[in-house]
Amino acid sequence: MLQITDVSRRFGDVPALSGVSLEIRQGEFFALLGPSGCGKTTLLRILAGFEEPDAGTVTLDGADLLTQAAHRRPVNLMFQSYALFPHMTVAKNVAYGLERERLPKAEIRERVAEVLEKVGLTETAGRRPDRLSGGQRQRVALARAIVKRPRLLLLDEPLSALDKKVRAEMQLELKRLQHEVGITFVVVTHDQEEAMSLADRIAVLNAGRVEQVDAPVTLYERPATPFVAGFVGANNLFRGTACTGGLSCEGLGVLAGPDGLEEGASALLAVRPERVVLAESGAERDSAGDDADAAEGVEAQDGSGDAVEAVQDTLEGAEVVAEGQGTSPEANAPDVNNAPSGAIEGAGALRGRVADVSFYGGVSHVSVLVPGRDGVVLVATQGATRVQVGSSVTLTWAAEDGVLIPQ
Ligand SMILES: Nc1ncnc2c1ncn2[C@@H]1O[C@H](COP(=O)(O)OP(=O)(O)OP(=O)(O)O)[C@@H](O)[C@H]1O
Repeated sequence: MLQITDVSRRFGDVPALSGVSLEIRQGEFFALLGPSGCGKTTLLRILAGFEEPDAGTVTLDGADLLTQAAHRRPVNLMFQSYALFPHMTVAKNVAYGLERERLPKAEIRERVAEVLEKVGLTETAGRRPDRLSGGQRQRVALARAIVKRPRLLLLDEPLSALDKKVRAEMQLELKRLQHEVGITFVVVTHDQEEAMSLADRIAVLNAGRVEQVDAPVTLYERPATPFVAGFVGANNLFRGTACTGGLSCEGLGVLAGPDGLEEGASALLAVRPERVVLAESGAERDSAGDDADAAEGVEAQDGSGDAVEAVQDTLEGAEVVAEGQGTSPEANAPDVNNAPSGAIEGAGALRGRVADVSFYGGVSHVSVLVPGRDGVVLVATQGATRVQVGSSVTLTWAAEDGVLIPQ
């Protein structure tokens, strides 16, 4: 196990790392995720032995790592640039580290052949790096890093040099390989998708501090801090104070969220775009009057009960956009810009007007302008949506789909 305890490092006035503590398990695929400048690389360099912390300890399986010279550590670092020797063949590049250790030639040959097979490069053993694709070069760098059988492999933005398709392939490859060789991998990345898809657990770093350490799904669904909620995935974030039923938000009323925080506590409500249910008010209007009636209907029905259900009942006949029922929005849309607020009183729901619709293959993103809120509310629906820009819509979500984060 890799144990990092209270590690700090300053560069002049800049605290690159402030009291970082992490426990990384043997054989784990661990990601350090954070924006540029948050200290990821500094931590990686400390683990590799290229940098010394001002304070703190690092042990690997109980042994102090910091007192060992870089080249003596059972740790290998795979550089972002791969740093391959251009004049050497693939096999020579991979053998280099073992030759420096003066291992017997036969053993070197055997280990190089074994690792080249693992990364699928047996056929290209005799080629120089400039005759390889980006993905193949990455495999050589990986082969070179694992051939020395380190206990810990550090990877600095390992896939950033690859194009999207190759990157997806290499993600799978990296996971397979890590599983096969059983080495602990610590990957540094600013790309949350990469961290999510690769890692067993992720530490989110912000300004030299660890904000949260969790499995990808937990991190995504239950962000523990405002920073994580904003950084991981596209969350809809609402600021306000905790109250019964969720969050009391100025200009928007009470928004559905879980209980749990002290009443009146300053909080952030995070709602994932795919959790927001979007219904076209226009369709509802066709069957039950205009948009204002819809809001009033909700109030009349249920001012205090299950708000989401109330709105959904009221909107019976309206279609959830994911199911693809279009209407003629322009004709029916109320003038949202002139409405005092996008809140539907007592319903925990919002109404607004569609500002943008983008289709991304498997999902559509609908941006909704809600009066009383700065910026849009983002809604993600499966497949293509038929809702149109300008449509008047109602947005709801279940209380348990919101995450209330103290501020
Ligand atoms: N050798 C150095 N001298 C001075 N400041 C440094 C040095 N190395 C890092 N820093 C500063 O420390 C902070 C953390 O840097 P670090 O490279 O660890 O961040 P990072 O999260 O890896 O960023 P990036 O993703 O851009 O590489 C930054 O503000 C950086 O400017």
